[in-house]
Amino acid sequence: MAAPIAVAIDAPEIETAARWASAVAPHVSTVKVGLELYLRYGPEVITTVRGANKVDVFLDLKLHDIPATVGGAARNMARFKPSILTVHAAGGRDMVKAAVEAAPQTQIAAVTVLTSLDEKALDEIGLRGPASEAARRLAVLAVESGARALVCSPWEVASLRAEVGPDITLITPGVRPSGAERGDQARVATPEEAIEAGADLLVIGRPITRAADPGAAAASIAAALRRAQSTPSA
Ligand SMILES: O=C(O)c1cc(=O)[nH]c(=O)n1[C@@H]1O[C@H](COP(=O)(O)O)[C@@H](O)[C@H]1O
Repeated sequence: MAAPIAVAIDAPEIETAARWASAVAPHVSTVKVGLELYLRYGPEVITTVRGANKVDVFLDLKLHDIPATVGGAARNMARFKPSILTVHAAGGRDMVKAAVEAAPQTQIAAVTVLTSLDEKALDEIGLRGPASEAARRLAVLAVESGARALVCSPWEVASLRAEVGPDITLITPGVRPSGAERGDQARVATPEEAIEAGADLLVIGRPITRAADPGAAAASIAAALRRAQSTPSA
């Protein structure tokens, strides 16, 4: 079975994205298209990445606007049948609800607190922390508004799981195999730690796409996850 990984194919060019998608597709469940590619190529990038690959396409546009605008955008994006579409929970109850109602066949995932933000950054933007508490508040708001999936850092997975229960899909970026560069991510953990904490889907970009052989990097993380999942936790 393909590993529960969404590879973030954040590339400047569609040709590179297509190459990365075919290299990783045999090993992972999902490929994630984000703003870098979508803003340049539009829906064409979804078709290209899907291509002959047996993978779900996760469309990460992090919509954040008034409810009517987000509802309209989600309705338009649902036509391309992404498995997941992201919105910012911080857009508020009515905005999340508008997205959920406009795209009933798509899983709307509400982003809680970006994994690139640390406590100092939260303080600067005026979001009452700590990050774990802000993520909890936004998660509850999003689920009460109809979202069935949440995006959070691996640090918050266990507490959000306890808060929202087993039926909500928890998606975690900020995943770094040990020794990998953290880059602009602040709240990070290894793939094994994220899965053991209870994440359903790990978003991993640069540790895979910037490896000399992205296919081999995806296969190796997928194997590590299988080992972690088959080892009973202490
Ligand atoms: O919604 C996301 O996917 C997302 C939310 C978040 O809080 N942090 C975050 O990094 N992401 C996305 O996850 C991916 C992480 O990529 P890497 O840092 O290269 O592994 C990027 O495509 C980000 O846009």
